[in-house]
Amino acid sequence: MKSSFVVPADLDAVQRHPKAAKVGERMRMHNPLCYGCGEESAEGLHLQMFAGEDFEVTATMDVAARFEGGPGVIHGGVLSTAFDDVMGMIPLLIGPSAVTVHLEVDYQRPIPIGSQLQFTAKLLGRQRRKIYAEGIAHLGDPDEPVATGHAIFVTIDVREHFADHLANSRLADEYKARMSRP
Ligand SMILES: CCCCCCCCCC(=O)SCCNC(=O)CCNC(=O)[C@H](O)C(C)(C)COP(=O)(O)OP(=O)(O)OC[C@H]1O[C@@H](n2cnc3c(N)ncnc32)[C@H](O)[C@@H]1OP(=O)(O)O
Repeated sequence: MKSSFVVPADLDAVQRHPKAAKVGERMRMHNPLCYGCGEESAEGLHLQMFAGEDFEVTATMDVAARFEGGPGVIHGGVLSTAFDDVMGMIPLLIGPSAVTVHLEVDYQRPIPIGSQLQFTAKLLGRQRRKIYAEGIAHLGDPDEPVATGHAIFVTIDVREHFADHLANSRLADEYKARMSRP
């Protein structure tokens, strides 16, 4: 499906999941091998995510030398990966697992290698399985964003969605065992 980012007017009511991370708590990794937030992803972004008030997530990321695109600045694709993962934490505050179906990034300022990027993402609304999110990235002053992201996530049945792909994971055995538990 090809789509553009438009938040519908007729949104569903949402509640924070009672087991969601508390305000200020580090959000647990959904997969230690995740290229965005996984601690076991050697080349990954190593994003650190924290639950905020209501349906907000904050995150930090050190802009390492391996993320260079143009000379001395971050690669645009790396930044879009970061937005995908940071905004992808929003559904976990509501409850269901969800995957990205649409992602947009507006690049507003160059982001230097060696800087620390900070992200703030928030829920814009939910309609049935679709969860709409917005995020900004900044270098210390949230009123001076260096980039803005928008994304749509669609809720999934995790076991069904990943069933045919578990064997590709370096943690295949662990995931197969986990997914086969009732
Ligand atoms: C698991 C925990 C993850 C934690 C965070 C991770 C952060 C990183 C997230 C990622 O990077 S995920 C990796 C990239 N994404 C994918 O691989 C997803 C690939 N897409 C799919 O597998 C299917 O499109 C999907 C299972 C998500 C949906 O297919 P379905 O057949 O189940 O649903 P359907 O196509 O009927 O769409 C459900 C709703 O979403 C809407 N939709 C689907 N694609 C859309 C799109 N591109 N734009 C807007 N809306 C879209 C669709 O119109 C419909 O809306 P309604 O409820 O109003 O009818």
